[in-house]
Amino acid sequence: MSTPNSTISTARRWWHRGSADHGWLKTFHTFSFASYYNPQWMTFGCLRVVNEDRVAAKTGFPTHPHNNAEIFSYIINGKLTHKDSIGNVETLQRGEVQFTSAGSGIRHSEYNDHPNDECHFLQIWYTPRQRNLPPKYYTLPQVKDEEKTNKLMTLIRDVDTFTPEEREKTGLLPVGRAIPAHCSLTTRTSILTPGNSVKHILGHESKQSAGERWSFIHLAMTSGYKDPNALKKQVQKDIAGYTQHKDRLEHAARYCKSVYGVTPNLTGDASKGQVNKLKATDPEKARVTLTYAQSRDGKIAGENKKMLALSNAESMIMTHSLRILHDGILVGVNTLINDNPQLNARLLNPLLDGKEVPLDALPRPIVIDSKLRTPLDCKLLNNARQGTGKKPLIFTSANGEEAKATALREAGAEVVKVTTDANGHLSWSDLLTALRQEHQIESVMIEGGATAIESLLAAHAEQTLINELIVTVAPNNVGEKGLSYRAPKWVTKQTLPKEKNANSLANTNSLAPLQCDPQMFQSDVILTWSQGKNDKEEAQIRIGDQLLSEGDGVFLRGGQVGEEVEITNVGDRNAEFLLFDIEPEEGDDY
Ligand SMILES: NC(=O)C1=CN([C@@H]2O[C@H](COP(=O)(O)OP(=O)(O)OC[C@H]3O[C@@H](n4cnc5c(N)ncnc54)[C@H](O)[C@@H]3O)[C@@H](O)[C@H]2O)C=CC1
Ligand SMILES: Nc1nc(O)c(N)c(N[C@@H]2O[C@H](COP(=O)(O)O)[C@@H](O)[C@H]2O)n1
Repeated sequence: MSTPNSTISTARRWWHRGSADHGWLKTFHTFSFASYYNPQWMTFGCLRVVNEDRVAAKTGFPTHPHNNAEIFSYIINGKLTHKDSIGNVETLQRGEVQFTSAGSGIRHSEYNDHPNDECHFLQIWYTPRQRNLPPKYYTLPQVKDEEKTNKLMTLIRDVDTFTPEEREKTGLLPVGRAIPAHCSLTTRTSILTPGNSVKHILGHESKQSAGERWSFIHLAMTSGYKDPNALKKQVQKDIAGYTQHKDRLEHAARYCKSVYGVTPNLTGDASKGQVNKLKATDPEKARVTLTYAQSRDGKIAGENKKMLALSNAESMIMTHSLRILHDGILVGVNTLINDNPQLNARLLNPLLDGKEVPLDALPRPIVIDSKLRTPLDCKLLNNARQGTGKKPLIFTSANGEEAKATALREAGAEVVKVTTDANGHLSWSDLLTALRQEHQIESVMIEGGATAIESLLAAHAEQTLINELIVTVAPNNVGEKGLSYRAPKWVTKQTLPKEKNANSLANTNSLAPLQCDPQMFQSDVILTWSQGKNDKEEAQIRIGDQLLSEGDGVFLRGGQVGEEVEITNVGDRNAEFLLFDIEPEEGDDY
């Protein structure tokens, strides 16, 4: 369990925060600050400011006043010189924390004296419960990365949890001593290495013994500055759409990279073995992307299962790009009979070098066909015979259908018998194992139809089988007669209008929404969920069902003192974060 059951989590995405680039200062604001004002984001309990700043060399914040705020700087990189009106002058570096309780009033400056390097730091403000306290200044001795690696280190806690002698000590604190703050808030930090987790107990080192406790976790942007304006421009272009085929290919490739960390081959010269394919993440089973297109009202086909062109031209190119990343592509036999699909990547042609997608890059078609109803003249078999598609693999439970199996084999298919349960359902787990172990399929893209989607999502509730779920949501409604599918709540709450959410499968085993960057393909929205273990160029952590990328934060409410919050590094890079554990105050409403 990574967050308490009662937890309500709200992500604060990096691109959605207030931000400014003043040249000398690049800054992000979690809450309203300076010229960024959004009444939705004002405070979280006594947490008032969470800014992530990069100050250029030889610049800084000139002397300015503060009062009735507790302010601290957590240095990530570079150096920052602090000077104040109570006589403190100090240059801070990575691993150091400086805390000012401004009380009745101080003036200070923060300056980056370095000739070349920028200073990257987090600046946090709390609102103290008492006003006009005497101003105080504290510094933590430098903490080496190792001391907070894969464990939580408390930096700051409520002054009421300190002894009277400890409260008197200001300036440089003894090693291991946290800083006292005049609010019921504990601040902790950690650097998580890939694959590792830490658990925080709500109310840790606080005076609060029972009741609700909030927390906010912010993942620092340690892999470099992410430019929100560049992203905004990109999203505007993505929404406007691309007219050139080359631009559409590149957009699709960017999307694939953002999901898998792998770019599909967009030239035709990659020979066998050089084609970029997704590797299995489990030694036993094929890796799975479940993907389909639906209307806004949750339909994947029209009346009488009529195939509909739901995706627009650009998201279709994205779908074909996904196809060439996978070794196999699977559909249920009704889809085959109904749509007579080719399941190839023809929409990518011509590729960037003018060539066509080579046969080696195409996924192998896989059909689940319990009663061997695959038509002998379907396009999949025709393509295989003509050498423009790979040999289809048909999984069946049909008994006594030897003549049909032989005919299909003669028509160019490989027919494999599998066992099914009393309802005629095959085991997805066994199928994925067979694909990996017996057919060298490391990755499979499952497109539908409704029966296949529903049964796979239901099986995933019991055992993690799906690595990525990618749903293209078209902006139109199909109406009640269209073909729908049932899905668990973690899917329907994002794919269906609110009033239709009720019709969802129970599901305990979810994937995390991968919504770190908005993905628009003109008028289509692409929703992506992932196990999150992808080769990303930045750190990623998972907290409950939230996946955070660098610069993102998550607000958690509804947990109780003593309950556990687990933070897991699901990426390939070290993840450095701050955690704020807060007592909600009377009347706090968020
Ligand atoms: N919008 C989209 O992205 C897509 C839409 N579709 C639509 O879906 C419709 C077809 O959907 P359905 O009728 O639900 O059929 P389906 O395509 O899921 O095929 C059902 C058949 O596949 C086999 N099958 C599927 N799951 C099985 C399981 N777990 N165990 C054993 N056998 C299994 C059985 O033979 C079953 O009769 C078509 O209208 C098609 O256009 C299909 C794929 C994608
Ligand atoms: N991504 C997507 N968007 C739509 O609007 C669709 N109708 C589908 N359908 C799937 O694609 C198959 C057709 O494939 P080919 O074009 O013949 O290669 C169809 O059978 C569905 O699986 N997908």
